Amino acid sequence: MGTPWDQAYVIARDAADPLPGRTVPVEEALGQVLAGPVRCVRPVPAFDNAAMDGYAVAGDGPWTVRGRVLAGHAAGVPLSPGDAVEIATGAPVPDEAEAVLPYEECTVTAGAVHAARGQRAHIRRAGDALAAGAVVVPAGRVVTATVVAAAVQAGAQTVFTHRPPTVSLLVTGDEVITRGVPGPGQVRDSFTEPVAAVTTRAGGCFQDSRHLPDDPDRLAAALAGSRAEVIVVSGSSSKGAADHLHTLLAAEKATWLVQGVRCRPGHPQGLAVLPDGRFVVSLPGNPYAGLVAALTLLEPLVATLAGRPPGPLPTAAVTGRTRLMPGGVRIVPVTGGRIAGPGGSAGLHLAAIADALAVLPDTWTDGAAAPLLALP
Ligand SMILES: Nc1nc2c(c(=O)[nH]1)N[C@H]1C(S)=C(S)[C@@H](COP(=O)(O)OP(=O)(O)OC[C@H]3O[C@@H](n4cnc5c(N)ncnc54)[C@H](O)[C@@H]3O)O[C@H]1N2
Ligand code: MOO
Repeated sequence: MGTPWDQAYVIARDAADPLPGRTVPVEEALGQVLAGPVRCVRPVPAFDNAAMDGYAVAGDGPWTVRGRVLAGHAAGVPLSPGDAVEIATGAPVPDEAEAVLPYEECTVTAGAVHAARGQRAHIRRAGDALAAGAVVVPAGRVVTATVVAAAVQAGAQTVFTHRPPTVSLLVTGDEVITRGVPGPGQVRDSFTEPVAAVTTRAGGCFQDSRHLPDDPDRLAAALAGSRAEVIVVSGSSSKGAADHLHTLLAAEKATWLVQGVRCRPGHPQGLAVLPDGRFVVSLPGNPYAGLVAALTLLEPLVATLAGRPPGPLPTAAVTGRTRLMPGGVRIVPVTGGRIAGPGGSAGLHLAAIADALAVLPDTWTDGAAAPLLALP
């Protein structure tokens, strides 16, 4: 029963278009995806400058030293043939200078520089690295710290990025507490941190985590009131007397894109879209199963909305033994390519020390390659 795991992943990835682009200050764009290229506003470098500390010279030597130019200061006196200025790396070279002679190649006696001119001029000309108008970083790239640095170097104050999708988590369960040590029959919420981390990693904006009792009216009000583009609901995914999500989504005329996935654990997970376009990702309450579901449905959905649909998953050889799921996949924590243990659907301890989760089809044999999901 349910959608094959690899299809479910692709359905979530293809469920939406990236959110529209808008212009934001470059410093605020970290982690967002470029919806248009960053263009060079100001050539790089912006002015002719010295590539070495030494003397900028005009004509043939020996050269008479006429002054000194430091970085951040004007180029100073015009040079005639036979003139030099002492110059610092990054300082603007006088227009007439033909070369910068590094200190190491010069001897200075009585205010005159003596050196043999080498092949290299040691002058970085304006636009040598990048001309004004050139593409600094193409559309589709994630704005990393290096992208920010390259953009500001090229004079860009703003960038055009996809708006990051907003994600809100509704943690359901009378037995769930969000702080402190659980009392009898209680469990401590294990969803907020992984869901927030998966959202951020995929390029989304995690807004909040709200705890709700197993009350259909409270869940209905929270679903109706949420303005997030993606609402994640933990628990309430199954068929128990306190599991209200499916009934509520039917009443709201939501459309299921994925309703159950052929995997263990995590089979009761789902992805639905409300008539107004908001997505609902349903995570099974068992914490390891919920983590599997967050990586199966939430991450590809958020990544696509953010403008960075995931490519094929990496694969690696997986060794060890486990019980496979006939007609579906078994998803197990692996450490150094080895299955970390028998696992289960609740405990997170093996995932906590694993490198990744491996997705094992029912045809998998010890040592065969399998797709890997990165852990948050
Ligand atoms: N008749 C059936 N019963 C169940 C089925 C089924 O197919 N038929 N599937 C089982 C599987 S598999 C799973 S997984 C769970 C999913 O149940 P729910 O999503 O409705 O979740 P709950 O029943 O509320 O809780 C299950 C389990 O997880 C604990 N939990 C819940 N939320 C949290 C949280 N935020 N942090 C930590 N732990 C949490 C909860 O206390 C329960 O122990 O259904 C099976 N049943
Ligand atoms: O899908 Mo359940 O997730 O096996 O505990």
